Amino acid sequence: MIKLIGIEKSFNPGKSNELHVLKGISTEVKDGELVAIVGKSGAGKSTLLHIIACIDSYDSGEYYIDDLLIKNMSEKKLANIRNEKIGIVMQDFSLVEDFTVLENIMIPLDFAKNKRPNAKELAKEVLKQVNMENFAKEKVRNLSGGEKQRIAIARAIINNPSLILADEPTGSLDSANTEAIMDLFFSLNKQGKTIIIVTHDKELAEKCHRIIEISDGRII
Ligand SMILES: Nc1ncnc2c1ncn2[C@@H]1O[C@H](COP(=O)(O)OP(=O)(O)OP(=O)(O)O)[C@@H](O)[C@H]1O
Repeated sequence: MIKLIGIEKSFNPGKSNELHVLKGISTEVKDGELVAIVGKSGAGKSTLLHIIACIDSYDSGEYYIDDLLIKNMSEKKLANIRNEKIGIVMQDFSLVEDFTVLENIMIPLDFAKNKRPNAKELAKEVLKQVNMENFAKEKVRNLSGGEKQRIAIARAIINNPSLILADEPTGSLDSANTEAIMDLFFSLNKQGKTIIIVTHDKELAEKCHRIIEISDGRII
């Protein structure tokens, strides 16, 4: 479960261009929930997701993952938490274009504390889950957007995280690919993963269990 209590975040604090982006965000997401975060451009959705992902810090409030307070932690500790508990999928895929599909998927395994002897087998297994088993040796740069997003999802789940976070994962995809990627998220959710998706797509948000709407840094 994740729990946010009164989360505040400003960029450029104390400067003339200070921007108070999150103004007291409090919510809980239970294990196994599928939640959409929606709101206008600039509302603070990505900022909130980055805090949940332990990529960005917050100024005040409290953020817990499974009763662990994520506050004032070293970058090393945060990296470990990300690696063990969280899978992240971005709109622009964030893949290494010159690496093969298999090499991309195996990147998180290199950072994992417990090295797996069967890394390649595991990567192939995960590729199967996203219906991309025939693309293992292909360079990522040769793939379509929909295929790249499948690979990004495969990379996000290879360490078997309980929490999957996605920032506009279908933002650059056509409607057929959007549906396929969403089906993949629904199936991961049915397997028990907690999933939080930032999206502009109303139709997609309505298929989630719950919608959190952010407006001007607050949940409405
Ligand atoms: N690193 C940063 N430094 C300064 N300002 C930032 C930074 N990151 C985001 N902002 C600003 O904070 C505000 C909220 O940004 P955020 O990306 O969270 O919005 P969003 O709701 O995700 O918008 P969008 O839907 O357009 O992606 C915006 O005005 C943005 O310009």
